[in-house]
Formats: sequence, C-alpha cells, structure tokens
Amino acid sequence: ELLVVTTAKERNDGFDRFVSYARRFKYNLKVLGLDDQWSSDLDVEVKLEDGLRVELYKNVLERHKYSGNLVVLFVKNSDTVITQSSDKLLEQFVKMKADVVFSSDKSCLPSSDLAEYYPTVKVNEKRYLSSASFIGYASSLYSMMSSLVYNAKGVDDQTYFTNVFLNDREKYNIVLDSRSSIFQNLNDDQDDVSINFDSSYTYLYNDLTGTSPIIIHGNGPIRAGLNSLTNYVPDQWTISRGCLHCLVDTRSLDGIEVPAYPQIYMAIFIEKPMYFVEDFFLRVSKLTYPKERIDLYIHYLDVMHAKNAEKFVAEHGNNFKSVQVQSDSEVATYKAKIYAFEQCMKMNCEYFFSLDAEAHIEKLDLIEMLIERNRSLVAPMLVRPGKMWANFMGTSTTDGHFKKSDDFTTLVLRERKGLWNVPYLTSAFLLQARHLPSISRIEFKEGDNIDAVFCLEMRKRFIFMYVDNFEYYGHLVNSDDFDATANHLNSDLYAIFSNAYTWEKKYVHPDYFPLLNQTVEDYQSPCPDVFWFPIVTEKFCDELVGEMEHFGDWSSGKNEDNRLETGYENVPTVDIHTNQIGWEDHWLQFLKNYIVPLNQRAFEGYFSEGRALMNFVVRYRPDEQDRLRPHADSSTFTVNIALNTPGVDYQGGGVRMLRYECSVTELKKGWMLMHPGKLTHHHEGLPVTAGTRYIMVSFVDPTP
Ligand SMILES: O=C(O)CCC(=O)C(=O)O
Ligand SMILES: [Fe+2]
Repeated sequence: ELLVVTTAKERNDGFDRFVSYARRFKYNLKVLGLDDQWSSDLDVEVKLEDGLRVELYKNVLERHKYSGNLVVLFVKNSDTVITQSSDKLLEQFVKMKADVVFSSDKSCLPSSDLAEYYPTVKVNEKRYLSSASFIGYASSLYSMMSSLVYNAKGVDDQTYFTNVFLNDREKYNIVLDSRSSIFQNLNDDQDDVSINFDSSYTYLYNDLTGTSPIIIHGNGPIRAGLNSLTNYVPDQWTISRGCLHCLVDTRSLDGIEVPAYPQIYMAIFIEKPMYFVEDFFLRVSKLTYPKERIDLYIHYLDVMHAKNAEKFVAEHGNNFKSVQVQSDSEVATYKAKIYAFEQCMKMNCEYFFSLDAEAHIEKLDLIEMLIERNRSLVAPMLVRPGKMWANFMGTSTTDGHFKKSDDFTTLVLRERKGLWNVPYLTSAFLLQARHLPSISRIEFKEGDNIDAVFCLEMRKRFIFMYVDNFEYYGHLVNSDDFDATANHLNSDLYAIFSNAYTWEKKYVHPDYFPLLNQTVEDYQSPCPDVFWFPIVTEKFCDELVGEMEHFGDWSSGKNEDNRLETGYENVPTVDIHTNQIGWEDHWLQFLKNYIVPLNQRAFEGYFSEGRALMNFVVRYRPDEQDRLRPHADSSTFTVNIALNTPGVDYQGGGVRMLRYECSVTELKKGWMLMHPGKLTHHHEGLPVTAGTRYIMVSFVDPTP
C-alpha cells in the first residue's frame, strides 16, 4: 500500500499538473497545507515555512505509524511529476532493500563542507542527499523523524534530513537512490537524461545509469527544463497517438448562444513602427468571434499608426462591445499592458486576449479554438514564413537565458503537433482572467523588455504558457528593417525583402498564380505578341501612385534629362523613376520573382535576366503630357502596368502597335501588357483627353 504526501501553499498549474498525473496513475494522495479537501476548495492560504514541513510530515506519520505495510512517499509538488504507476514504484522500492530511500544529487547541500562525510559511490552515481523526495515505510519514517536529536523547528528540511542521514543512516536503514531508479532530480543532471520514444509510449531515460526514473523533480532554474520534459513524459505526446494531454481538461463552446459567449478583453499593441498594420487590422476584422462579446483596447507608440487605429475603429468599432484607443502620450508603452489587465478585470472579462501588430492571424476562429484549449495561457504558434523564427522559445538554460530547444525546429515545422509548455512566448496569447489579480501586480519599469519580464513573472507564478501548433494560425511580420525616417507614404511597398509572404498576399494579383500552370495558348493576347496578365492588386496600384505623388518630383517631359547617364531622353515622358523613391531593388525583385516566369512562358526559348535600368511611373494628363509619339523602347521586352482605370479615372489613353494596327484601350487596373520593345512593336501612347492616367513601365533586358 502506498500513500503520497505533499505540501502546498497555493494552487497553481504546477500543483494541478502534479495532481492530474497522480490521479492518472491512481495514486492515493494527501495534500498538506491546503485544506485536506484538495479536490474541492483550494483557495485556502496556509503559511508554510520549510521548518514546518518536517512537522507536518511527522503529524501525518503519527496516524500511520502502526500500519506495518504502508509505504509513504513525500514529494514537493509544483515542480515534481510522477511518471509511472504505484506498482512500479513499490517494486523499485522493495528492490532497494532499505526502509527509507532519499533522492540524490550531484551537489552537496546545505554545505559542501559535509561532502567528505558521505559514503563514496560508483562512477555515474550521485553521492549526496536531496530532501526533494523520499520514500519509506510509515513506521520507519516515523521513528526517523521522531529522533529528538535533530530538532525540526526552524531547521529547513534539507539540513534536517542531511543530519539524520549522515549520523543515523544505519540505525534507520536509509539509502540514497544514487542511480535514479526512482528519483530523478534535474538540477545538474539535465544532460544525463533523454526522452525515449516507443511508438505509443514516451518515457524518461537516464543515459548514465540505464534507469527509467519514476519521480522527476526540477526546481529553481531548471523548472523550464521540467516543463519541456512534461511536453512528452509520460506519454504526454507519443509518436503513434500524438498529443494526449491536449485532449483532457478542454472546454467546449458547442451549443452556447452568442450572447452567452465568454466575454473577451482584446488588447492590441502596436509598440513600434511596423509594416502591414492595415492588413493586421483587416485580419482582426475578419475574426469570427462575436465582436459584441469583445471589449477592444488599442495602444500604439508611433503617431504614424494613429491613422491605422482610427480607420479600424471608424469601420468596425461599432461592432465591438466597447472600444478604447490610447497612444503612448496617454499611457506609456510599459504601463499599457497593466492598464489593459486592469480594464479587463473592471469589465469582468473571462479572457484577456493580447495581440501585437506583428501577429497576423489567418485562422478566423482562432479565439474560439484557444478558449476550447482551456489552458491558463495559450498562444497560437506564429512563424516568420520560411524562417526558423517563431513567437516562442523552447527552453531556458540553467543561467536563465533562453535557447531554442532540441525540438524547436520540429515544432516550428509542425512535424509534431500539440500544446507545448514553453518558458517564453510573445505576440498573441489568450489568458484566463482568473490569473489577472495576481498578474496585474507585475511592475514593469521604463525600458523593460515587457515580454521577457512578463514571461518571467508567469514562470514564477507557475502559470504555464502553452504554444499551440495544432493548426496553421497565421504568421509574424518582420519590421526589423522598417525605416521610420524615410518619409514613405506606403512603407509596405518596401517590405518585399523582409516580408515576401505578406507582401505577396497584399500586392500580387490573386489571378496571377494560375498563370504559372498555363501555357502561351492560354494567355490573353490583345495584339500579336502582346500579352496581357493580371499581375498586381488594386492596392498596389493605389499605393504606388500615392507614393509617387507623395514624392512629387515629376520630370518635365523634355528631352533633357539629368537622371540619365547621357543626359538625353529620346522619347521623354512625365515620370518618376523607381530609384528616385528608393524602390528600384524592390521593383527588380518583383520583376525577377513574378514577371520573368511569365515572360519565359509567353516567349518560349528566351531566358530573361530580369535586368532593367529604366523603371518608372508615367503620368499623362491633358494639360501636361497627354500622349507619347510612336517609338521603340530600349528593351528586349517591355512591361506596362495600368495603375488606374480608363473611363473612370481618365478618358482616352491606351497603347497602339503601329505595325499591326492594333490598339489596347480597355486597360484594366493591375493588369500588365508585355511586348517586345523594338522592331516589330513600334508603338505609341494614345492621347488622354480628361483626367489622369498612370502606368508603371519597365524596359527589361536593355538594348542600346
Ligand atoms: O502609354 C503607354 O501605355 C505607352 C508607354 C510607353 O510606351 C513607354 O513609356 O515607353
Ligand atoms: Fe514605349
């Protein structure tokens, strides 16, 4: 018969984990410190000093001192887990032929001065006693703890039991579990153990001693190491069955009417100048969670994002239960999170949903899913597309720094799916509001790394932070190279290198992609050897025109042009070159990635280098330059993108191919004409009779 005794000051996720494992393996459990009724009301606060622990232990034993066969196991709970059945545990205990067995450690505590008094051990065995966990017959433990020599009052349990062991180990038949047959302390030993995967079982293995320890303890700095272990052990995640712990203790929203949906406080933080904030908000607006159940808070640091927030509130604010927008000048960044926590509590929220503007949510029912996970804190895994950069870190080292855990890549690639207990996460998370009274007491200081301090405080409080990678939820935008000094109107245009994925979603025409699976016969061709492709979105057109007008330095349309090496332009237009707005490399990247593949399909046998020296936006209007006389371009082929709409934005316009007597006048915004630059394709720009016409032209693979 086995009784497990543990002490607890308060209920937290570590304690709950301990209890749930103990239950799973059907242990008989007694919790001291809390009310004896640990399963019902756990909110009792009991002061529990270390010295008192021994007293409490003794009181329990007093009741069982005559139960001859009763074996009692003492453990600390929040950073301990039981990983095998009580039968296994008893079997190991009996094998050791001792009355009391203590866990062992590599370091000698409370003082290394005591080291020489310990019996020696074999290589790979641990020599010193750890009071973290021990097991023994009730009667033996009772007499051991009754020995008056070591007065328990005021002495911590490590000192107390060390003294007992060093002086009276023979008298009480005490041994140390030096080979970790039962107990594994992770402090100092983390590198000795590994996780073993049998297809449907996952367990801990000590590589030095060849044992599979049953009670695992990881306190202090190694706490995060224990948490990562319990992502797998015991059978938490297995090769054949996946994430098993993910399936328990969940919550379902099925059958709940919208008015009864949990109330959410959603706090959006834009704490630096960022790319794609408009798209971020667009994605927020599409989330399916009923907005009448969301109190919305938006905080931004840089004034450039005021207009993003205002636009979102103007368009969607009314759908939310309430809306509040604050800038850094009202509440400083380092105070904004606490402010939001407090507001959440005031409004009786059930959940706090924190969302940074770098987190682009693509899974529309994300909030519902996170609620159903039913964890204290859970974040959707978000990754910078194509990069090994995610919104979490795998594990922390003993010196408290974070590193990518061994499984980081596996998790990022979603080769293993589940809920992963991690020491550090950012960008987006759902937090159960029951934790807010404690969390809102965190004091951030100016200059703090808010995420780092927040996660540290969560770890201290034993509030587990889970990253969820069951599904693809969205991605992270990278604003590291954002140049806030550049005076761009539409900075996103410049993010093609840092955020290729987000850029493509925003700017590349959705009908472009099927073209890559088609051949020249399928392509639209309004004139001989002139091809016509959907290439960019209307957003692209508007923003590029906007950026050019914002820059404003249009050329004169005269032959003299000091932007060119020769200083002379044969067929001048009123235009602005991409290099004048610092966007040439970006355009060339677009040319290479998206246009060259089409050229290869349209003009079989020609392989473009994707080179271009002349890339510019042309402006035609009746009172300025209204047309372009017949000419050839200095290109192998030319691309010509319509940036606005004939009949709406202007009258007239279009291109005419003289040799074929063929005109294209029904231009489509976002569509591109592609044609050879010379010889056969002598061409002209037709007069614009009203309004303004904009086109983006590029002379590809230049010829003299
Ligand atoms: O107006 C047009 O679409 C023709 C423009 C053109 O041919 C050029 O800029 O070289
Ligand atoms: Fe031309």
